Amino acid sequence: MIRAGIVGGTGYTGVELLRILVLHPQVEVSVVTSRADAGMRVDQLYPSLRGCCDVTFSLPELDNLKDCDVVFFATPNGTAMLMAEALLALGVKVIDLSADFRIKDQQEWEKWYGMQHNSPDLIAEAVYGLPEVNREQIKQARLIACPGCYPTAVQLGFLPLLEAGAIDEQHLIADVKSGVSGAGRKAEISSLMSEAGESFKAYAVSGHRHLPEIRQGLQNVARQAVGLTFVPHLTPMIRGIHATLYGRLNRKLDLQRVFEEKYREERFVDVLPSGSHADTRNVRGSNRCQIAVHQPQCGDTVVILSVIDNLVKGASGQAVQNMNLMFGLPEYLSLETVALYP
Ligand SMILES: NC(=O)C1=CN([C@@H]2O[C@H](COP(=O)(O)OP(=O)(O)OC[C@H]3O[C@@H](n4cnc5c(N)ncnc54)[C@H](OP(=O)(O)O)[C@@H]3O)[C@@H](O)[C@H]2O)C=CC1
Ligand SMILES: CC(=O)N[C@@H](CCC(=O)OP(=O)(O)O)C(=O)O
Repeated sequence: MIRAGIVGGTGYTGVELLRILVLHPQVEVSVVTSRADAGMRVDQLYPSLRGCCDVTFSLPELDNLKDCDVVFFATPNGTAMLMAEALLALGVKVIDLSADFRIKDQQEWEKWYGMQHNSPDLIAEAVYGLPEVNREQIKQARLIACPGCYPTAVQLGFLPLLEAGAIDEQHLIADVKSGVSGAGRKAEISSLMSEAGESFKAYAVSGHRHLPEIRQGLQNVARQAVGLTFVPHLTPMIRGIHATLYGRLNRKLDLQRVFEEKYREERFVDVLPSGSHADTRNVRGSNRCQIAVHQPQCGDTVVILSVIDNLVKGASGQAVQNMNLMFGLPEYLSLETVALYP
């Protein structure tokens, strides 16, 4: 059995990791940390886990984590980079759900995240954990930087067309909506029902920290600089990301076929039939990304609709997908859940 530790087990991605890992046939969740709730049983805070998680929250200290085979960091940015090196030195694999190791350019990371990087030597080693792009490197990795939720939905939507060289890579537009769980479980006025409910707004139009991450991923595939306008929005739903992506086609091609061929072998990317409209509720609770491709009025603009559950394919499900690959297990173990409906 793989002994797994979760640092930050009380947050939304932490409890989502628990939901997936307690049913994983090859994993024993041995350590779950919380500073605020250390000493409390996990199933006391989350009664949904009664009968399947006999663990008490402990403090996020090296001594508590050193016997794990893998440690997931479901913590705010700037936390994993403080402990990753010591864990790796002990032979513990690290899967970081935060942004600490996602961006290869250290200065760019420091600019967007507003802090100094504490572990710059590990940035180059970290493998960006988008299995549909980096599967082979993930299998060999000790340290995984899981993609952000917005970046997962946007990259999976644009990749087939960039790979095919079929769109003007200088003028990509990503108009993306997120549910409020994307902001985490911590108390914040903007996440209150009376603030976020019955309302809909864009934010960070002048620049969101996922912009450099998405650009880096798209550039790696396009093999040249890309121009991207990314506008995130907050919608009054709990889970879900809906990305509406726009690009200018540079030639005629069978779009549906390009997407179907690209993702034919991918268990967690589902290209919907031509003419479909992707809907976040059809991926809620599942590790799937569903994609629909449109070419309105047969013009030269392609519109791609890409939906995920931000807490599953956008975070914890993708993290477990990475773990399965790192440990040589079938990629889909414990991830074959069908979406909750309605
Ligand atoms: N929510 C989402 O949809 C997504 C989130 N992510 C990323 O995943 C990470 C976790 O997000 P989320 O679950 O939403 O966050 P939450 O705010 O819901 O939870 C954060 C968790 O981290 C713990 N924590 C906070 N500070 C520290 C610290 N300094 N050291 C150790 N533990 C700490 C908290 O517990 P305690 O304070 O008790 O220790 C808590 O358990 C973030 O980096 C986020 O950006 C990525 C993709 C999607
Ligand atoms: C709705 C909402 O607030 N979403 C978050 C992003 C989600 C996320 O977790 O981003 P990282 O993993 O990169 O930190 C935000 O815009 O800050």
